[in-house]
Amino acid sequence: MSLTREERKQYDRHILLDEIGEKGQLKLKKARVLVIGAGGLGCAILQYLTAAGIGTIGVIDDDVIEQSNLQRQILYTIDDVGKSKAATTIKRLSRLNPFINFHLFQEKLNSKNAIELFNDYDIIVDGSDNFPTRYLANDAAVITNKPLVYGAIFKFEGQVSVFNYKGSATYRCLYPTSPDPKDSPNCSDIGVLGVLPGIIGSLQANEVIKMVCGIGNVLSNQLLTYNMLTMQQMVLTYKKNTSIEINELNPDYNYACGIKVDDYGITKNQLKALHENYDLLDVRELHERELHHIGGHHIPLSELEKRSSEITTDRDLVVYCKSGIRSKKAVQILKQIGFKNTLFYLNDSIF
Ligand SMILES: Nc1ncnc2c1ncn2[C@@H]1O[C@H](COP(=O)(O)OP(=O)(O)OP(=O)(O)O)[C@@H](O)[C@H]1O
Repeated sequence: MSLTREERKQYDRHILLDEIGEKGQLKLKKARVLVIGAGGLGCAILQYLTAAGIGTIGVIDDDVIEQSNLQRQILYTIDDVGKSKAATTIKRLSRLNPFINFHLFQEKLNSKNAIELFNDYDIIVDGSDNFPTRYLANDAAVITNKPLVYGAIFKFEGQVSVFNYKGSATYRCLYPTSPDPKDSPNCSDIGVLGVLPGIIGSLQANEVIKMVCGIGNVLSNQLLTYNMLTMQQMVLTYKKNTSIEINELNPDYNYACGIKVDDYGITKNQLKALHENYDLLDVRELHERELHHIGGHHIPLSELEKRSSEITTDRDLVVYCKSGIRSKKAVQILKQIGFKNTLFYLNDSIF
């Protein structure tokens, strides 16, 4: 394998670097990298890996673009709302760099597909936003013996690390158990500074480039934390826990992380199956409802207890919010108050 004339032109500023040169650029061309998630982190990771000339890039994400993603998911435009993230990413990035071979996976990474997928790549990069996927990616990376580049963001703070690099510590060494789901809200419930995933995702791409070219120090056994408000960075060291053994995947990472999909959580599709034989309750804030709603009565979660008498239904009640967290809480509150009708909450996005 060699670089074509056009590729040499495209990557000239890399080739000029003694640390990369034509040899390093060829390594980048030969590299195969899988990116989980094409959201906030994924957009930055994918943009820089594509620009850097990673020869084969897999993108796995089953989600569609929402207008509220545009504040940070910079590969997308307003015309893309409703379209597949993974497919749109690849379409856009093929224009940035026509020399890349993209693999499209419009599905969720899960216990059934992870091992086969990971086997086909050299490095895995996690741009997902949830604990079940992080533990799944970690375990699959250990089983398939691939380095995993981790990134996570929360409001104004981010973290980066590289797991399982030449036998280094893994996510389970750093975080042996997942937090209680009620203590780990996501961006759609608490917000996130738009620039943050751009920075953390770029740092993740940087780790990939270093590993492929064999330059610099890889962030293995180290966790970099970044605070956007104070601009303080720290690099914390952690050790491999040799007592942790990972030999097979857990069949249900949601359950393992305490996310119990009980009878009362339903999806948008299951809602359709109720054939409108229910009343709806929206527990989001007024400004969210004004932007978009799917009907029903409106009581923000914070006012639910004192205004519960407004809910006079004796039909089934389906409660909804943005992502299922507030509506789940609302169902618990209504049960405690003594509501006897069947209560459901919508556990996926209403958009
Ligand atoms: N198991 C998984 N397999 C594939 N993609 C995943 C998986 N888990 C999460 N993702 C994807 O990772 C991305 C994370 O993006 P981000 O953190 O910006 O959140 P979002 O879901 O796009 O936005 P918001 O939380 O504001 O609605 C999403 O596109 C999501 O679909």
